Amino acid sequence: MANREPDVSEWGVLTATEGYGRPDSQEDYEQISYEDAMGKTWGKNGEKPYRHAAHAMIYAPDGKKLWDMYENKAVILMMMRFDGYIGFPGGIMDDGETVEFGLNRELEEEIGLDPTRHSFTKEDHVLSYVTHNKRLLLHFYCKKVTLEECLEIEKRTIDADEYGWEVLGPIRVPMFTLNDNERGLPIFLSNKFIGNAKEELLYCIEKENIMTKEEIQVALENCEKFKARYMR
Ligand SMILES: O=c1[nH]cnc2c1ncn2[C@H]1C[C@H](O)[C@@H](COP(=O)(O)OP(=O)(O)O)O1
Repeated sequence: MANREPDVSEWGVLTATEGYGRPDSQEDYEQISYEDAMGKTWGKNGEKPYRHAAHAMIYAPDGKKLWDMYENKAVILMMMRFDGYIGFPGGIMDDGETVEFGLNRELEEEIGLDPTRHSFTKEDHVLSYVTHNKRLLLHFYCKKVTLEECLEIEKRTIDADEYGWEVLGPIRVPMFTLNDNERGLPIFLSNKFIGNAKEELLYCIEKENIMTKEEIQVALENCEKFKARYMR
């Protein structure tokens, strides 16, 4: 039987939000300042208002050598989402919440982050985007923690409320590349990422001096070569 588009009434509790997770393209995302995102009402009177969503990258410098050969530059935490995409923890703000309050709430629900120990503030803000197609304002945050803290945060994920539900598991980004130039980070980058999560990841890898712009470019080129050969 051919796939058919479900009627809006068939989405149940997802009716209001499922459209945000539909496939899109990078052209849909316009980078804007935090002040622009927060400082005005987006959307015209009478139209569905723009919603704010925030996601966060937690990482620690690593340096561990795999098989005594490949240095893992950092432990970077991402997650497998319920929809099959890879993304960062976070979510849509509830009405009346500030973005940072909502982000901390989402992180507690999704990965069990203890807000008394690791709370995100405006100081951790990195990027904001608007996507007019989805009427979403997206905010991205990044926090560096110690390796010990990072491993503890990762372990807590499986006790979080959303584990096994919206979050199907924590994922570490392989921050090394094997001698074939494709296994490791390049193949990881060929996965499907939600929204602009891949661009956010690469932006922070460079900004936090985990890899240089040139090293990231090489990984992306090797990813494209891999996709051209094996993914049709
Ligand atoms: O990691 C991300 N980076 C950028 N945009 C993202 C990321 N994860 C999700 N999104 C976009 C696309 C989503 O549909 C919306 C809402 O986020 P989501 O985490 O799915 O929201 P809820 O947990 O359902 O509140 O943001």
